[in-house]
Amino acid sequence: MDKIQLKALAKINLGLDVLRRREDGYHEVKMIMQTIGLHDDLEIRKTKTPGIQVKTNLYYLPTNENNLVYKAAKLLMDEFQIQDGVSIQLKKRIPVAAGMAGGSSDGAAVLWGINQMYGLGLSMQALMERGVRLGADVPYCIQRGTALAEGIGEKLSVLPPMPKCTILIAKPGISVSTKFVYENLHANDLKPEQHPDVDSMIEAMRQKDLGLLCSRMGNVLETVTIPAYPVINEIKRTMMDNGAIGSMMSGSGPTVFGIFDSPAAAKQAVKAVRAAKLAKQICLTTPYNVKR
Ligand SMILES: C[C@](O)(CO)[C@H](O)COP(=O)(O)OP(=O)(O)OC[C@H]1O[C@@H](n2ccc(N)nc2=O)[C@H](O)[C@@H]1O
Ligand SMILES: Nc1ncnc2c1ncn2[C@@H]1O[C@H](COP(=O)(O)OP(=O)(O)OP(=O)(O)O)[C@@H](O)[C@H]1O
Repeated sequence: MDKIQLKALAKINLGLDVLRRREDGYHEVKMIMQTIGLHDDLEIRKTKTPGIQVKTNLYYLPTNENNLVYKAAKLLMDEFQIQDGVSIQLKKRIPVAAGMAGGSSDGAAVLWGINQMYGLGLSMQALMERGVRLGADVPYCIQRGTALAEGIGEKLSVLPPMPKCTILIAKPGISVSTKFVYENLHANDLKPEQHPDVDSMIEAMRQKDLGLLCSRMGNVLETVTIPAYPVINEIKRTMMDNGAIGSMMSGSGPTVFGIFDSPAAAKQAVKAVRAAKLAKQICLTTPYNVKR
């Protein structure tokens, strides 16, 4: 196999709680992750010239070792002493620095792709163990689907698939650093009522009750990102005023998602969010469920 084409899917966090800050600065989390249809496109090709070449449609993204696709390719090529070169073409669609694991999913796709192309024979578990070295969200981006993520995000349990719905994604024209948000959370000083009830969300997922699930959604990182960027609340409000069953910030933000029970309802809300001029990137998508 000389080339492979891959889709790197984005995620949203339906629930995000932070339990405590660890000594090493990382945080112990309890999150409900959901893969969505929105994706980047990647193509990996073998080249005669050694080394890793990255090309992307976004001029401001790094194409050197700071790009997660580069890091992912290097990790496996070093370990398995792959002498060929590879060229990676990355077409970004997932908003950048948005709380949607765009870079992590690109890195996950490259780990998966190199494993296939070179017949390395690594299991999904073995890829996930390597993935966590690239970022806390990478193992989940390899597993995909609906999952409970614990530890720093790498301890994963499969959950029942999210009920059918339409998801509206809206990212305001600001970028948020994940590091900034975690550093400003002061996780060990949170009041009990600031923690979302992730267990009751899991119960709602088991009951396949979309309304109940939406009513229980919560993201503790909103306590940091929303005061810094109040536009997030305005987008949430616009979605709720225009038919969303639930609306929340994804990950560390600033992307807001809204859950709708029909494509028609979601399309109405798209018009309202556009008219309010609150978001730079807007798209409609659906949950992506993995057949297991
Ligand atoms: C906000 C989420 O996207 C929710 O899914 C993730 O928790 C972040 O995952 P990620 O971007 O893959 O995280 P990394 O690239 O490993 O780390 C980015 C920054 O977030 C902080 N970080 C990340 C994950 C975690 N459990 N605790 C943290 O404190 C790290 O200290 C680091 O400064
Ligand atoms: N393949 C990539 N795609 C996007 N950004 C990348 C990539 N590789 C490295 N980066 C760098 O990482 C930064 C954050 O990227 P990303 O879009 O993954 O953030 P995020 O959506 O906040 O991720 P998460 O939800 O995992 O916190 C960008 O500012 C960019 O410079």
